[in-house]
Amino acid sequence: MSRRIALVVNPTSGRGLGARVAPQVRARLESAGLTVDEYATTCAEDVGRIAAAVIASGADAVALVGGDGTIHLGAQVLAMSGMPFGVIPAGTGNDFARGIGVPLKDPLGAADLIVKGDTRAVDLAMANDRYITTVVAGGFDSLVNKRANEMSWPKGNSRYTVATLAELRTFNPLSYVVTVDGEAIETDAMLVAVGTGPTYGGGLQICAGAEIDDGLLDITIIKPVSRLTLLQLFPKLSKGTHVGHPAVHALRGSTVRLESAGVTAYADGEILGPLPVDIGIAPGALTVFA
Ligand SMILES: Nc1ncnc2c1ncn2[C@@H]1O[C@H](COP(=O)(O)OP(=O)(O)OP(=O)(O)O)[C@@H](O)[C@H]1O
Repeated sequence: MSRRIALVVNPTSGRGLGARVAPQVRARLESAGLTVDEYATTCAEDVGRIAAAVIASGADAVALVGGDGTIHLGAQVLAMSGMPFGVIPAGTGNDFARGIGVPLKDPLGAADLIVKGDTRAVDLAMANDRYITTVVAGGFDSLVNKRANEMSWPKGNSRYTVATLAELRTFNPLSYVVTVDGEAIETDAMLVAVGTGPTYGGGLQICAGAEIDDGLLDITIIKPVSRLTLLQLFPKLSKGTHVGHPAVHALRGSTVRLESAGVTAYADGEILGPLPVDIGIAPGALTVFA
């Protein structure tokens, strides 16, 4: 009997890329002998609603066509379900796909991973009763994220660069209490990021070296630096060469409490809520094709 897979498409992801790649992906899956039930989402709520219906339907697997926002919505329902989950990257950031090693600019290559059928279990962070698939941003990076989300131009990843430059003009370091596994660190910092995977913002390796299945959270604290130094650090984040910089402190743990007055945390590129936020880990919560 052929495998039955639900293809859940956010047609708006990547400014219409989701809608464009879906027919090719469907054709690829069908030509490999899979039976495909396709669903297009019409709003954010549809992603979870459809994923829940798919699980209840007894389908063999689900694939989401979309970006990190879509994956975040789907993960709320797919986590702990045991249902194998494929990602067809179609967003602007695609950091979850990057973290699990799915090809980013090759939707048919991503579909082939689903056809092949190899799965692995990956960790998710948890905060505010939500599963998080990439990184929690709390500081300068939250402001960049907010600004980038509000921008209509430029279209791709360079939005984050433009937003960074704009926020840098007025940003001052923040006072934090970061409590890792019960040990409180009081520090001033530009940002504190906590993730299961290594990247956010479309490939910035803010938690460089994070392993998606080690059962631990990776925490990065960027200590106060001049605006010029922060500007110089950002291109290094893309390459991961910031590791070892004296302003960059990396830790690992299972629980993290982030406190800083007046800061709103972002997770998977969406608003998580005002700090303080308690972050935990759900080891192996999501089964992915990779
Ligand atoms: N039809 C729709 N279905 C699902 N989500 C939608 C829809 N229309 C708008 N959205 C919004 O799109 C967001 C998800 O977009 P997604 O993250 O997949 O793409 P992106 O923003 O282009 O990429 P990235 O997050 O990787 O930068 C959701 O948070 C949701 O609010």
